[in-house]
Amino acid sequence: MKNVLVKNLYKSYENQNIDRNYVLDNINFEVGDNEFICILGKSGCGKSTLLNLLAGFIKPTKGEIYVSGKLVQKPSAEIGVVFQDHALFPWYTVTENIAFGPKLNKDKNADKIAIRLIDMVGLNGYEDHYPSSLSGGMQQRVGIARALATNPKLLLMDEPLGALDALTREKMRLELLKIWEKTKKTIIFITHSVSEAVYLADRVILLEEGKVGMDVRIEIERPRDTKDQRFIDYVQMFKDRFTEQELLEVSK
Ligand SMILES: Nc1ncnc2c1ncn2[C@@H]1O[C@H](COP(=O)(O)OP(=O)(O)OP(=O)(O)O)[C@@H](O)[C@H]1O
Repeated sequence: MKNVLVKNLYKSYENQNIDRNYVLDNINFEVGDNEFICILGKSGCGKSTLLNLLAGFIKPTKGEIYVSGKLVQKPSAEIGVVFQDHALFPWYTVTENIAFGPKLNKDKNADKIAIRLIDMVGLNGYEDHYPSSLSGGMQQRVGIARALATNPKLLLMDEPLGALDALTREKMRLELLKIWEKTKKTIIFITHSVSEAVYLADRVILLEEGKVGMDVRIEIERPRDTKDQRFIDYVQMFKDRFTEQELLEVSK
């Protein structure tokens, strides 16, 4: 089943300072139910713009986005978003942060949902902690649990692991795959790391100067071994699309 449809999508900003007409220039792709998609690209190629459009935070210049058959026109509880900087409420505990969305929806089971998600993301024992007393990795788990709490059909993630140290980042990749397998959500995950994209995704969509440069299915079973020759070949195939200077950014 198709979950996301992006059709003839264009975006330009009033004060954009780039030498192309559109920040996003005729983007087309579909995402199936339960698919894990990584959007890969160098800085400035339009990744965050695409995510903001998918989330309904901004409007396209031309074209349409459908999620579960519905035209995206504004943010909705059906689309969960996880940001790099967590955007947690500092004055709320872990439980209160996660229960916030369901409570807003007047869901009587809000606390039960929070307890179940705390268990799923492995934060048992931290229910009453405030975000400031948690590590970056733990805060990101809260961010993921909070985005899942309203049971969205689509989970959007904007460089969610970008602010973590290398070791925590690797651990969180594994955790994220486990959460995805348990919840069977459709995920669109933005990254500028080639190896992260090849490690996580069913399909990698490479954005180049506001266009879809490549749309490639990663045919390696999980868990993936970064030393597997097939893994190395996929990584090389994407890296070949970047200049020496750009490689410094996408190799992280
Ligand atoms: N609100 C805005 N007004 C004007 N120009 C913008 C605005 N938002 C983004 N842009 C421009 O659009 C282009 C794409 O930006 P975007 O943030 O989508 O790229 P990105 O691939 O996410 O980059 P990064 O990885 O650095 O975050 C950039 O040239 C940026 O300067």
